[in-house]
Amino acid sequence: MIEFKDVSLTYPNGHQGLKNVNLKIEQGEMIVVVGLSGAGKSTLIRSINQLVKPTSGELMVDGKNSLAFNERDLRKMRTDIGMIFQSYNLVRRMSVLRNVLSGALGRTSTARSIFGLFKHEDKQLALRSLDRVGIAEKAYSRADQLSGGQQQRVSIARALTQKTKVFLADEPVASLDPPTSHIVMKDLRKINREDNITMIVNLHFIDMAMEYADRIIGMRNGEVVFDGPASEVTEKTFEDIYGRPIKEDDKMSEQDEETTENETASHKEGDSA
Ligand SMILES: Nc1ncnc2c1ncn2[C@@H]1O[C@H](COP(=O)(O)OP(=O)(O)OP(=O)(O)O)[C@@H](O)[C@H]1O
Repeated sequence: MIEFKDVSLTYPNGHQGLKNVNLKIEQGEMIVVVGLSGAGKSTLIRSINQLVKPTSGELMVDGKNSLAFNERDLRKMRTDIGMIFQSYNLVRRMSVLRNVLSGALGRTSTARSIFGLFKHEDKQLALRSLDRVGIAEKAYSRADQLSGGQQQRVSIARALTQKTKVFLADEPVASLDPPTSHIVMKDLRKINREDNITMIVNLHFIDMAMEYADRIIGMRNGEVVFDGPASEVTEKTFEDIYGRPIKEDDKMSEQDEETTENETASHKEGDSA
């Protein structure tokens, strides 16, 4: 279980990224965090594995205050938390399989990892993970030869190979077109259901949030301003969270097909550059 107890985070420039956040997150929950740009969604997600460190309060992970962890405890905690980023964070020149296997580094000795000598069971797990996200046939391709959606699925397979209890996904579909975004979100939800992995996902689009979340956390100016079951959320809830009326841009289904196709095309060009 993860619990925020009165957690605040002030950035070095004095900006308050989180203000007195109180949250309890049970193992296996599927949570989507929403809010306008700058509301503090990334700060909230990243504070869980201390990519950014809260400056006050307690952040309990399995009953221990992670803010008091030393480097060793922190490293151990991070092996239980998989990160999925908007930009995939793959090693582009390496094979897909090698990227996925990097999820097993936390339990591989330095000597073995230098020579890429991963255990047979880890290789099997990596291949199985690629199969679960539907891209087993890409195992031996170079990562940068894959489309954006495929690269994101490699990063999900990497987190699966890490054998984590929690996935933190920071805008995982922000660079993807609508159909590909749905494939990625369906993969995350399937893994959540099948493996009881806690998913905490930042999303921009309110229709995606309502479709895939069990619980929605709404943020504004560093504060949690809504926390409840997705089944109870309406457009009015989002208007309250955002503090303004809902616009077309807030829904993925309303996105201009032409724009998203162009974005995908330029994204692919960027990938192969
Ligand atoms: N390293 C930093 N130093 C100072 N301020 C920061 C830093 N990182 C983020 N902030 C500020 O903290 C606030 C919350 O940022 P955060 O990235 O968490 O928002 P967000 O809701 O994820 O936004 P977006 O949807 O645009 O990614 C913003 O006002 C941002 O400018």
